[in-house]
Formats: sequence, C-alpha cells, structure tokens
Amino acid sequence: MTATETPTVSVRPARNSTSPQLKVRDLEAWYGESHALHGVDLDVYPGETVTLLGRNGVGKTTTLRAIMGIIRKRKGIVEFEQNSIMRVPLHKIAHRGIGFVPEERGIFASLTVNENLTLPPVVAKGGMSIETIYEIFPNLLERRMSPGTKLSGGEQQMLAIARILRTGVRLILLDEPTEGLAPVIVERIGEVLKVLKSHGVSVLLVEQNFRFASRIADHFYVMDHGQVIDNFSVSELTSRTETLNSVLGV
Ligand SMILES: Nc1ncnc2c1ncn2[C@@H]1O[C@H](COP(=O)(O)OP(=O)(O)OP(=O)(O)O)[C@@H](O)[C@H]1O
Repeated sequence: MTATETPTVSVRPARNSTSPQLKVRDLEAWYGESHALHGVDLDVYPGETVTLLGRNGVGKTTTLRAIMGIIRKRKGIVEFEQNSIMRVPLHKIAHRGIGFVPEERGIFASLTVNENLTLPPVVAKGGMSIETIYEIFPNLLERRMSPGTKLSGGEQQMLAIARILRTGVRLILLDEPTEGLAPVIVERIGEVLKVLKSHGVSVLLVEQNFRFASRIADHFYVMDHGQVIDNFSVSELTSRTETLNSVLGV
C-alpha cells in the first residue's frame, strides 16, 4: 500500500465474535389450519442489516409477523438480546427494543407528518430526537405540516421508518420498503438504511428488489416453502449467483 492509499475499514459486524441480537430457531406459524412456516432458523447480529430473500408466498412476511407475535399461532424459539420474547404481548414488544414497519406502512392519513412522528410513545432509552430525525430526513422537515394523505409513497416509507427511530428501538423489522417506489426514492431509502446502520440500529429486511438488497445487506437468508434453505454473507454473494438465479429467478 502506498502512503496515499487508506486502508479499507470494514463496518460489517463480525458474526462470530458476539451473540446474536435476534435468534430465531425452528419457528413455525399457522394461519388458522394453514401451516405457513415450517421451522425458520436465522440470526441478526448487533448492527447488522440482514435480508430475507425468496419468491412470492414463501413466508418472508409471515416470518416477520411471527417474530413480532402478530401471528399468535406459532411455536419455536425467538430470543432478543438473549431473552425469549415468545410470551411477550405484541403491545410490549416495542418496549423490548424491536420495531416493525409493515408493508402497508400504517401512516395516519388525517395526521400531519409531525403528528405521525410524535404519536408512538418513546418506549426505550436511546431513541433519536425529533431534531436528529429531521436532519436524517430533510424532506420530512419540509413536509412536517402536510397531512399523511398528501405524502408520496416514498415519503410515507421514510415517515414509517423515522417514527420508529424516535421510540428507541435497536432492531427494526422492515417489510418490502422499496415496493412500488421510483428508482431515485429507492436510492434514498438505501441511504437512510445506511444511516440507521451508522447509528447501530440492526435491520431485518424483507426485500424483493435483489439489487437494492445486495448493496445494503451484510447477510442473506433464502427462504422457500416456509423454511430457510440457505444463508450467506455479502462476501459470498458472487459465488451464490447461480443458486440464487434458480431459487429466486433474479
Ligand atoms: N392472512 C393470511 N391468511 C392466510 N394465509 C396467508 C395470510 N397471509 C399469507 N398467507 C399465506 O402464507 C404463505 C406465506 O405468505 P407470506 O406473505 O409470508 O409470503 P412472502 O414470502 O412474504 O411473499 P410476498 O412477497 O408475496 O408477501 C402464503 O402461502 C400466503 O398465501
């Protein structure tokens, strides 16, 4: 290395050096009598961005919903920071430090951006201030008095992520944040996820947009038929291209 070259510093969290922040083992879930998850195993390490990949209907959203306890008919192991959350009621999950941004985003149409932002209670220490959030999302600052109905899809997605950051969560489960968004907005969501990473927030992401996911994720899990069938780090991505092509059709 010459004097002008700077060494590359990896910000990727080391998987072996710490305990997983989220540990999921043999997670099964049902919609009524319909068995949707057949034993999902995955880990999210502190500060990681982890992406769940898979074709439509393989159980990615169901995995997030089962981790949160939105789906009550479930069994297996779900531990967050070494404590089981299987018996924690849904309304208490945020207090443990986990936030969920569903695909439908859940923005209150009649409330302004600022009201939407301040509505969820702060439930854990370390939440971002409104000022910091507006620094990260300057577009939301500009639109702070606009009602939810007037926001574009991209603005709604950013608001949905932003309001969770205020609550102090340390892990965000994010369901298809780029769906239906223009490429320039997708790019912006990617930047936001990098900012979250720099703040130490871990993300478990469900994403159909493989190119987007490949730029931001540290680790990948591939699902099929309600199970994880493969997992690999971003450094192994190139060598997995063939498998991914056949499983995902990317
Ligand atoms: N509310 C529901 N009631 C009954 N079955 C459901 C429900 N939601 C999903 N399913 C079924 O559970 C299975 C897994 O669906 P899930 O939405 O988790 O898949 P996914 O991988 O997230 O795909 P997609 O990208 O299409 O959402 C599918 O067979 C789906 O039809």
